[in-house]
Amino acid sequence: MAAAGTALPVTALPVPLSGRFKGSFAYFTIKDRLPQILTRTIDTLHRHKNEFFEEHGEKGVEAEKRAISFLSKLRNELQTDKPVTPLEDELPDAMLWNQYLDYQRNLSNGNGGPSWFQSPWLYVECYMYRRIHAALAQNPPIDNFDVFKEGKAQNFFESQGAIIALCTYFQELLKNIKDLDEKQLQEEFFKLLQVSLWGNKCDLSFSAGEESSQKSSLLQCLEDMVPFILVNDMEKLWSLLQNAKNRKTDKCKVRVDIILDNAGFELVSDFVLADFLLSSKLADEVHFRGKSIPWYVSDTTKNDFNWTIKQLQAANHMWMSRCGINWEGNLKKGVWIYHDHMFWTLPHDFSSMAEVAPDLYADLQKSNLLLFKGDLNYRKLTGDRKWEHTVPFHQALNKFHPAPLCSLRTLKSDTQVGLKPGQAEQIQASEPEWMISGKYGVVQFDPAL
Ligand SMILES: O=P(O)(O)OC[C@@]1(O)O[C@H](CO)[C@@H](O)[C@@H]1O
Ligand SMILES: [Mn+2]
Repeated sequence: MAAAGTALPVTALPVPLSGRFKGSFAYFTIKDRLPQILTRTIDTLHRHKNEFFEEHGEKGVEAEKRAISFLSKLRNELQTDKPVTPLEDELPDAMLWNQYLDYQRNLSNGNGGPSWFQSPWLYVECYMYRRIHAALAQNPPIDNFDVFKEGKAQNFFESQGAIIALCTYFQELLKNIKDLDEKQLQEEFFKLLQVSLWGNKCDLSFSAGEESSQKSSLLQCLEDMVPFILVNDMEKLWSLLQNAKNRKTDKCKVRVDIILDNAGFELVSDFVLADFLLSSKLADEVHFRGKSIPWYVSDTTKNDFNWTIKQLQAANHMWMSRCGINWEGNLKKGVWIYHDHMFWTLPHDFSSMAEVAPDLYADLQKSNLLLFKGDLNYRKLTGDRKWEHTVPFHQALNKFHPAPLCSLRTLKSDTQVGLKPGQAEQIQASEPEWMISGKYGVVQFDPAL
């Protein structure tokens, strides 16, 4: 990995969202939601005290106390708008984080340096999750404990009904997928894309860790929800995949990458979409990109990825378990590949990927289509800035064009580009919360030309 991006054309870009804009969503997130998440994290550690003792004896309890005091200090720094401090751990990404802090310090040009409310929201929010990770990682023997694991598992179990409905629907579909004509295949593709899109409503950092599971089967409501898709490029995705299939030779495989977001129902909906791509022969390989450390409460790590497939396999429901068995098989056959990379949990937006993580950028360039799931990925795609809503998506990507890409995102933070003139104003008039309610979504494509 190379040094943090210092050569960004900052002047041409709108300002980043930030807690310094009082009353903005960023401001309320930093003021209310982030401290709540820290408090819940501390509670979780408290609740596991006995478990730490049983597993590791006194050493486990001492480590828990140290982690809690580190987190309490962090919460205090945040709530009193203290300057952001360099990381003091020796984890592999610490140097990049500290270089990024220097970069932010240079940008603030002596205006007091970056602090929690004065810096870009994206930066300080990512920084909080990195410090939560440090609180555990620096404190063996509890260094592998994922404080968010319980919440992710709970989301999965509470979404059981919706998961069963989706797995059942999908296994029925597989039975006669070979007999479907192109139009019918396209319809099914659109359905499963939409399930994966609306699956993104269920994230846990948005609800500050409170339950956010998928209670009902989404499949029945898809049609009613179409008007809430503000940018709908599903047809473009279909054309791209059709063209790739038609041009395919034996040597060149069609590859789709899914840059994952949340574990729980959303992850299952991504698996179903990925299975459909293979079963319909629209793609030959699916690469999944997860987080290498616990992130934004509900984001998928390698453990969550494997755990979910194991849970499905072991489920007491025929179609759920069939899905789990097939998906494990896909991993074994090497047609599904899981990757993580440190870049996904750095504070950088994606426009600096080519510079900061050239290996990852080069790998993504080999894909036919990149599907970016969720709100945080959208923020990182567009740099989390105060864009005019009519600015083209391509422009907001700010030269991040490794391959054709598409964002599947429900709106949970106040940035949105690529809308038609007047579209934002019209929704704003009746629904001032449209950008943060999770009620609206986009399937927004960029061909990467
Ligand atoms: O990426 P996701 O899971 O869709 O959403 C993450 C999220 O809940 O976290 C931030 C709020 O703290 C917002 O960017 C967004 O609403
Ligand atoms: Mn998430």
